[in-house]
Formats: sequence, structure tokens, C-alpha cells
Amino acid sequence: MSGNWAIVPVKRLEHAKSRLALVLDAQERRQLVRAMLSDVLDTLLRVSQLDGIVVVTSDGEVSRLARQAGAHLVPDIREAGTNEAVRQGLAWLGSQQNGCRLIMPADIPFLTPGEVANVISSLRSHDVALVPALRDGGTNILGLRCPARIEAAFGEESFARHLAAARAAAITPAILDLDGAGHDIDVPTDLFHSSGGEGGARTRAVLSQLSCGNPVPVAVWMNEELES
Ligand SMILES: Nc1nc2c(ncn2[C@@H]2O[C@H](COP(=O)(O)OP(=O)(O)OP(=O)(O)O)[C@@H](O)[C@H]2O)c(=O)[nH]1
Ligand SMILES: O=C(O)[C@H](O)COP(=O)(O)O
Repeated sequence: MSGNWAIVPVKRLEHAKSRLALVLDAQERRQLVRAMLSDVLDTLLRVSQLDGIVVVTSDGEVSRLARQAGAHLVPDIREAGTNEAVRQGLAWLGSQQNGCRLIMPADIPFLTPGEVANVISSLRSHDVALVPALRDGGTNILGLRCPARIEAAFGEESFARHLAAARAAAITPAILDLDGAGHDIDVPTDLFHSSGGEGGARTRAVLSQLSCGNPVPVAVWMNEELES
């Protein structure tokens, strides 16, 4: 056993992707979150260096998806945001002296098995690994070698916060700029920038359907955005 685990916090579907409400209705947002989560779990299952995946959620549908994918479920009894959910996942795994924890949001569908393996490898020589979001100052993967020496600080500009926390602990983090893992889908323009490469089959299918099946709202938004 490697002691390497992934932790994926997922909020209730009815609250997910609120920043996409401008262009996608509730059903479309649910459909997109399900596709992205399924792509992330499929990718993680293909990483032989991982012992398992923990999904932290209070949503019944997400729980079913996670179980079908072979993930371990931790009920989110607090529903108090990403960092509290991560803490519940870390607590369930318990502290250990070997291995690592890879913490990531459910909205990075273009993640690849090779990228995950690279993050795990980097934690052989670093206590912390960070994969920045390509666009918004977020952290798309927080890697922690066990026992963890810094805490999750997800949220606005989280990459800078994780960097500062590492430095405060006299840690030089590994920083991995990754095309797949770095692309999260949060705001409407992210819907149009699906990166090339492998991964994200379900998400790409949903995105193409949304752009084909619902051109008006998105086109109107994009047009207004481009004109503003
Ligand atoms: N279990 C759990 N996961 C959460 C919670 N809040 C956020 N998350 C998850 O943490 C990750 C980052 O979440 P956010 O970016 O804040 O939420 P989002 O649904 O992706 O997007 P917005 O609603 O537009 O902010 C995503 O995987 C979320 O599903 C929570 O209270 N509980
Ligand atoms: O850095 C973070 O908080 C997570 O990656 C989520 O960021 P997001 O709100 O940009 O999805």
C-alpha cells in the first residue's frame, strides 16, 4: 500500500456552479457537474499509485456516482465549504507517516493520469505540491506529503495563500503548471476553452451539447460580454 489517497470535496448539486447560472439553468449545471466529477473519478481510478479516492459530500446523487466509481464516501455533515469538507476527508483517512494526500475540486475534468502521477512523484522530494489554476489564482490540486504540514486554504486566490502557508512552514513547494489539471470550469468563458489533449470525454460531450442545443443564452451572454 502506497498510502497515497485523493480527496475530492463536492457540494450539493443544487448549489454547484453558481457562477455559471448566468448561462446555464439548474438542470444544465447539474448535468455538467456530474460529467466533470465522473471524468475526474475515471482519471483517478487509472492512477496505479493511488490506494483510493475519498469523495466528501452530502449529496445523494453525487454519493451514488462516487460509489459506482469505487470511491470511498465521507458524508459532509457540516456543509461549511471546501476547506471544512477537506478536513473531514483528511480526518477519515487519519494521520500516517507515509504516502500523500491529493486534494482537488470536482471541476477539473481535463486532468490526466500522467499529471496525477507527476504530482505524486513530486511529493517524494517535496512536502507540498501545488497545481495552480491557469486562469483565476485558484489551486486545482493541493498535494500534501504525510504527515501534512500545512492546511487546505481553498477559496479566492488560494494559490497565493497555499504558497504563503508553505513558506511560513519553511517548505519549498513543488509547483506544477499542468494544461489539463490547470483548467477548471467555473465561469462562462471556461465553457469555451476546453483544452486539447486527452481526458474529459463526458464533459466535452456535455459542453458540445450545451453549445449546440442552447446557442441563444450562451451566444447572447458571450456577445454582451465581448461588447462590454
Ligand atoms: N463537500 C463539500 N464540497 C464543497 C463545499 N463547497 C464547495 N465544495 C466543493 O469544493 C470545490 C470548489 O468549490 P467552489 O469553486 O467553491 O464551488 P463550485 O460549485 O465549484 O462553483 P461556484 O458555486 O460557482 O463557486 C468543488 O468541488 C465544490 O463542489 C461544501 O460545503 N461541501
Ligand atoms: O482554489 C480553490 O479554491 C479551488 O480550486 C476552487 O477554486 P474555484 O472557486 O476557482 O473553482
